[in-house]
Amino acid sequence: MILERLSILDYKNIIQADLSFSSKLNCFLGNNGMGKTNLLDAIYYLSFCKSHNNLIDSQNIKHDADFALIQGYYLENEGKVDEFFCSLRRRQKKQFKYNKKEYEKFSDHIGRLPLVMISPSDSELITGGSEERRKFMDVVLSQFDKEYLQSLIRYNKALQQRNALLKSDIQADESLYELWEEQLAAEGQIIYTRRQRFIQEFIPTFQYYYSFICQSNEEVSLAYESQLSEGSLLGLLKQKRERDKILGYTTVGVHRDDLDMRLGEYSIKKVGSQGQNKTYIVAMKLAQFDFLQKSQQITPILLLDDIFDKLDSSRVEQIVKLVSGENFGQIFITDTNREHLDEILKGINSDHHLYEVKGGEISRL
Ligand SMILES: Nc1ncnc2c1ncn2[C@@H]1O[C@H](COP(=O)(O)OP(=O)(O)OP(=O)(O)O)[C@@H](O)[C@H]1O
Repeated sequence: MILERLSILDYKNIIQADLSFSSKLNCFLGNNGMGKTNLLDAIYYLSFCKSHNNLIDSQNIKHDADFALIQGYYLENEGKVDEFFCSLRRRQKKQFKYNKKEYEKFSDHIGRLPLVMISPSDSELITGGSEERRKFMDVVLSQFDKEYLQSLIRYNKALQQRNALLKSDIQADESLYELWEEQLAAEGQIIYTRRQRFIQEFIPTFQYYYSFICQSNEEVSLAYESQLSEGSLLGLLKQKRERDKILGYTTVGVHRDDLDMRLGEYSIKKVGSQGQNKTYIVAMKLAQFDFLQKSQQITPILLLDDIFDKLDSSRVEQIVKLVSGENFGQIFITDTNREHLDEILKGINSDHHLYEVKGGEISRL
């Protein structure tokens, strides 16, 4: 998957940009707050129909503008170029088009333009609550598994309905609980099985990348934790129903799943240094890349937003070695430091473009 051309109008601080990209490496250089992340975010938007930091859409439109446009031309397999177009308007539903035809549901688009982004906010995977780690699994799985995405949507709807009953002042009929619990159990089982299978396949690749980057004998592990491993969700929901009524929310289900992330035998959240945490995240994201590529037979686009901060030069060198290899396709990198980028470019023989980002304007160097 190659993004050949990108046009942006009034997306965050980018007033206007018309860019043609290298099919391998595109570097964006600029000081803090200049718009480098915003540019990557526009590319992210075309893959996920939403911003990476999940802002509400009106916040993605330039402050004094009425609408924002993002348009991308992608070279898919067999030399076919497809156009993807997105327009955001204040107080209106956004439009998303594929070759000029509007999507009925945004979920139909997810997975068409596979992409992995590594950004500073990923540190939340370690430091944040369990919802961050579930989101990680959901983003990976939903990109290639439509059934998973549909199950997740139905599960969340059923969960909302059960929670509404639990919170209601009027005592609901028990048969209504049964209805939503059966749906939660059916969809929850699908989600549980696929998350479990995914993590099992994911672990060896993740560990391989971690060791490759750190070049020492630091050991890392990752384990999927779910209440469903204790028994059927239907049984658990019934068992906890009275307690849930007191609390006013559903205390069992795949919406409570987590990942146990370890460095040696300890939780990485407690013992990891900044560089070790970063290495852990980068290894997870590269394994995500690998997994997507194998499942879809398409090489995803890779966005690296300021990822070299906090890493020692040997780890940076190893990451550059990895991503410049043949397994990886088109890459977009941002950095504040020209020397840093020059160092990266030195290790790369293939075609590359270097851009400067200044006050939301992007120019080729
Ligand atoms: N809707 C918007 N309208 C106008 N400007 C915006 C909007 N949203 C964000 N910005 C501006 O975009 C700038 C941030 O840009 P961005 O995050 O892309 O910076 P960056 O170049 O990646 O910086 P850093 O190196 O610090 O990560 C901020 O100055 C912010 O005020």
